[in-house]
Amino acid sequence: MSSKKVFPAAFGGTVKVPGDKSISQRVAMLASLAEGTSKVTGYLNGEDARSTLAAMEQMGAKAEFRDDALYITGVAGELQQPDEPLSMGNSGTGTRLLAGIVAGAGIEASMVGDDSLSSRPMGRIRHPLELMGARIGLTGKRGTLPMMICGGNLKGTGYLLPMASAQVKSCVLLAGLFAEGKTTVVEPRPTRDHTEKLFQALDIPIEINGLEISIEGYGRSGPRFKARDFVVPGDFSSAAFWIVAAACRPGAELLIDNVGLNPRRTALLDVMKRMGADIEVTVTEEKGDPYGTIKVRGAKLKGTVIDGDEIPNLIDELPIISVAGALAVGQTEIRDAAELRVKESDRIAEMVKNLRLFGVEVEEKDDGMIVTGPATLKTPNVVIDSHGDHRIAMSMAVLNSFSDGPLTIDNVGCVDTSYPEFWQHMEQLGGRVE
Ligand SMILES: O=C(O)C1=C[C@@H](OP(=O)(O)O)[C@@H](O)[C@H](O)C1
Ligand SMILES: C=C(OP(=O)(O)O)C(=O)O
Repeated sequence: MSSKKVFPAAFGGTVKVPGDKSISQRVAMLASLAEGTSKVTGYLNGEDARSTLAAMEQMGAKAEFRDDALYITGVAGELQQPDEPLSMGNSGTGTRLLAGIVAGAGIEASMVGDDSLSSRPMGRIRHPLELMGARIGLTGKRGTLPMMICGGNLKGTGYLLPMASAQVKSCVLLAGLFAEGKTTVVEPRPTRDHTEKLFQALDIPIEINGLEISIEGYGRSGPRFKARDFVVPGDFSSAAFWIVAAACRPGAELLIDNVGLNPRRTALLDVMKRMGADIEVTVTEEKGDPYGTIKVRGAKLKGTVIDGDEIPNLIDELPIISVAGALAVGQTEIRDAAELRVKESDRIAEMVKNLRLFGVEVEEKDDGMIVTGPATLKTPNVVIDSHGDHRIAMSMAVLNSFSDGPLTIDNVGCVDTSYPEFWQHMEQLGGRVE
């Protein structure tokens, strides 16, 4: 098991984070379904994006990395049945979105994952896919992987999402590509819309009316759309660690280059501004999924409330936001975020436990937590375990930069799922890592 020792440090300078994980995986799936070859620049070289791409190759797509770009040649709507189970590693996004495609494609496939992924709920995609006519077997203990999918001949449906989840929304829309007739999903709150934006870029017939999204299916012969070139911007969720690290330190200055700025992903910036940080955003590309630069100047922050519609638009940033809460003056309250309990780990329980080890006052709630700051952080004399959750590992590394001694974090291999360059970037920005 790999570990890292991180030391207190002030971070500053310029950083370019690796490609967006959500967009990379969607591009891998859609380029693999297209007719022709797509050139993809900025594809994330992380484990989640690699396992999704490998699964598409198992079903007939061809992928090649050449001259800093990824070239994907698609199957023109006709996926091949894989000989082996699709090995989805740690990726909830890969598993849930691909389940929609496999169910639509009329092939049989099984999906397996690592221990963390094998504990995450999959009933949430089984239900709508079965309504559309697929058969889904979940042979794990409680509606979990391994999953067996037997699809084909899907019928369009109307589906009211029981939770705000871009993964479930995208799963249904991707299955809807192959269905007879129209598929409509209605979201309880707006979630990231990368799937919709990519459908639009590929001229796939999609209609968006507020929280209601419809797609006219291509039917059992499978979707027909042409390959195109894609540019994947840097991952805002990876940038979030440096944004918080700089925002919480008065005098710190940090610039993040070429990072995704989709408004359904960047609610952290609103939170940081409300807490008192000085943040300047420059959009350099507005079309499709926008991107640009973010400049952060640190300040003494004050607590805030984060709940309601804001939650899905910063869901993966909540562990690092709880770190900001520990450093800010007063209470930071996170509510309506029960979904955090079914991520790569129970992120509420893990962050509450870890913050308390550093002497932070924090109250656990079913759907979030209340953190009272500012804490004088004391590095505990214990090793912290990430429990296989990349966002917990990176949040703890940033938290310890504000503390008083070195911290060892165990089980940090998971960081490679989304941000393999994280430790190197930490050193580049002034940190010390052993
Ligand atoms: O659609 C996506 O790419 C994602 C959606 C979110 O999950 P949920 O849909 O489960 O909220 C998020 O937490 C995950 O990291 C990526
Ligand atoms: C929850 C996450 O990813 P996924 O659901 O794709 O495993 C994440 O990256 O924080």
